[in-house]
Amino acid sequence: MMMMTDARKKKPTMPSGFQSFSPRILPQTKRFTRWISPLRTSLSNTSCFRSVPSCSIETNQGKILDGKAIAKQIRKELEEKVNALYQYYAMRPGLAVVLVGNRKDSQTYVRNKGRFAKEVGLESFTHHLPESVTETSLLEVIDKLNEDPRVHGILVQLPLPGHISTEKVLQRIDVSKDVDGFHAENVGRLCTLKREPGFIPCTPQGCLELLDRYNIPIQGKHAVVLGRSNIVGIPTAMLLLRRNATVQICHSYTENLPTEVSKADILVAAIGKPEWVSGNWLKPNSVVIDVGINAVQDANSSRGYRLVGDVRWEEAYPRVGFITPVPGGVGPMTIAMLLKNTVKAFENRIKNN
Ligand SMILES: Nc1nc(=O)c2c([nH]1)NC[C@@H]1CN(c3ccc(C(=O)N[C@@H](CCC(=O)O)C(=O)O)cc3)C=[N+]21
Repeated sequence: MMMMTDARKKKPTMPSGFQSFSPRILPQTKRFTRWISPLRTSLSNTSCFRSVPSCSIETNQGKILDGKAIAKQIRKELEEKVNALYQYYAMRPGLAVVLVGNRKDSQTYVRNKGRFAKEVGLESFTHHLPESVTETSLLEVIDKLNEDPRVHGILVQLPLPGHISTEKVLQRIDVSKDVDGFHAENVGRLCTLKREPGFIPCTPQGCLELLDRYNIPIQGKHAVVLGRSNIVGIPTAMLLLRRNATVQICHSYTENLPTEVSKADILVAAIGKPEWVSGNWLKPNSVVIDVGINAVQDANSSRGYRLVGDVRWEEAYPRVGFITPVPGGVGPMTIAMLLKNTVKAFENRIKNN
């Protein structure tokens, strides 16, 4: 609340769009003091995390890293920023999402992205192309979006159908609109230390943001990343490395996986295999970020399936210091970071004009 009052006071002289958003250290509130104690207890025995993780917004208590609640908070912060930018520039950041084909999961994600974009006051443009679209036509759509001044961020939903070169498509997106951070220039920036990163991929950025919002220390910790995808594993490892963690990437050829996992103070599971990681592999009191969002059949669910992570929740929860749930963990953070990147793209455009 204090932060909000401050921001309002400064508004007449400078739109809050120019101030860095994302206050890391939030003012103490009554709510904060009321429930910090369980966190303090849960981590005081944690040898590898000496400083006390905390978070001052209303989140699930205990050991859960509540991505859903943090993402909501971030959207609120973005909404305030977008409103301030609109007051000043009479323009809104625009996000274009390109969807090819009819994959059910992709359609759901794209719908959510559009819904949340509108919620924070962004312009949202969705281009739904048939599965049979040619690579040339898709590239033409991207060229148009690259030139469209209302569009500040472009996301091409992956995976693309097999007849289209993902690489060609991603490289065609204007680097300044590449809010997914998949263009080679943005990848190169992220992977070169001491170079300012451009756009950081949304899921990895969401994982780090979650750790930061709970004040979980990263420097010097042993971080194990399970999975080496270009979208999650590699960029997450790079982000952790940039924050001075000791980083280890494990993959399908890794020998003695349980032993490797047991070294992790911070484990990021991004292998996309339902409930692959057993609880007894985990270092006691470690922090687990479960990126997996796997649909498994469930006759008791109205959808016919339920979502599970890469980690066996029931076994892991009693053992860990902190863990992200699935759903409600990394997923909502991914979308929040997409919105954040789009606002950043808009601000960059303004600065460079
Ligand atoms: N160019 C591109 N960029 C992406 O960022 C991208 C992509 N392609 N292709 C697919 C993956 C997947 N992804 C998700 C985002 C949010 C949730 C999410 O919010 N999940 C909810 C549950 C949603 C539900 O109930 O179905 C949750 O975890 O709580 C999930 C998955 C982004 N992806």
